[in-house]
Amino acid sequence: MIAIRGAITVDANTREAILQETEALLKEILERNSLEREEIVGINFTATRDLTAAYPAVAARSLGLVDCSLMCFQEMHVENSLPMCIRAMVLVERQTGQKSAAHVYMKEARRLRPDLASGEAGAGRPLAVAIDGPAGAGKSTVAKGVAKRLGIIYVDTGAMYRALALHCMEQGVDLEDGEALAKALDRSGIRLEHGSDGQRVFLGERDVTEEIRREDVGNNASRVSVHPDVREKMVEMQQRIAGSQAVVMDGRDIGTHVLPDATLKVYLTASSLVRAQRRHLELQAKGMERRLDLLVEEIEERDRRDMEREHAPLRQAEDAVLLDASDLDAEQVVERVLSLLERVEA
Ligand SMILES: Nc1ncnc2c1ncn2[C@@H]1O[C@H](COP(=O)(O)OP(=O)(O)O)[C@@H](O)[C@H]1O
Ligand SMILES: Nc1ccn([C@H]2C[C@H](O)[C@@H](COP(=O)(O)OP(=O)(O)O)O2)c(=O)n1
Repeated sequence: MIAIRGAITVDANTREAILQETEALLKEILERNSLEREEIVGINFTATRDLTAAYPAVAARSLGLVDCSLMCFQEMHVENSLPMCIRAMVLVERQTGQKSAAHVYMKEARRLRPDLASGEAGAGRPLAVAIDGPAGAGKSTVAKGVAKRLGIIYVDTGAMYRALALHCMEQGVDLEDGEALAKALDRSGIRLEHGSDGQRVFLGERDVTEEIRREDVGNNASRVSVHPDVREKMVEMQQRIAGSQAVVMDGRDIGTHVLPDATLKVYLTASSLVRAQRRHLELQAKGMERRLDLLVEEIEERDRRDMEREHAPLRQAEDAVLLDASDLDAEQVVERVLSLLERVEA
């Protein structure tokens, strides 16, 4: 069982305002924690004594939360405390541990927990830059550049899914069987090492940093990454890495799931043609010719799979900055990210 906290303020003591803001708060809690409605056991709401026009629980029922138990209380009144505030504690049947809970504080209630409110550089929390986006947008190039300029480590989460794909391909594990893949992940010994030459990826004692870059491994990484059991374990490993040190992390779900409280979130994209052209050049440099139109098709197929999967699909986090790099070179994108970071840290 985990308990997820949230709070939001209301502009007026009216039924409409209370229900509207409660609904916004609950939607954000559901979204940020990827909650299925059936997982919720109960929700306790409190409202400050100045809110009397409606029960917040009504908003939960209208969101389809019909099976869980709901209670509304009046918040204990403390002198000079935040007025017009609705608080919620959502009890969830999950074995993922309390640390996996993403608490949500919105509007004026962000002041209650500046260490948790998304978008604010968390007090005492290591710096975290999250870069998400589709294949070939330039995430790893830019993340590496930013990490180098900041003197912190770069964590390529795609490499972890690639390493799992390689391990399973070699061990003959069925790539459609989520349970078998999760077991294989436990046995795989996937490990990241961060040295002066960047990230190196290991399966046990074997360094697979170069091998996982193969095209077939990349496509199979996209296939293994659709399974929730696999993602849950990967996210835990990634959160552990970012919990103790400053990171630039790139992937598909960093801003939305892995680091919901990242200091800065960037959603980096470029048109599928530009991304295919980059891939074309990359392959040419390795002496391999591929038809551009086929590369466009492959990239669009991968986008579809990453964006349409049920669990933690690729999408822009609400508080992420959209950066379209179609007409920017890599150095320009690094500069943009650094200046965005300066702004959020100011
Ligand atoms: N802004 C950019 N302009 C031109 N080429 C870029 C840019 N960013 C990355 N590249 C090149 O595009 C290719 C794919 O970039 P990469 O960082 O591997 O993308 P991703 O990690 O998003 O899949 C690489 O060959 C890289 O050198
Ligand atoms: N955080 C992540 C990182 C990668 N994945 C999946 C989706 C991608 O298709 C594969 C491979 O990721 P990777 O970033 O190495 O792929 P590209 O370099 O962008 O081609 O893994 C993911 O689901 N979540």
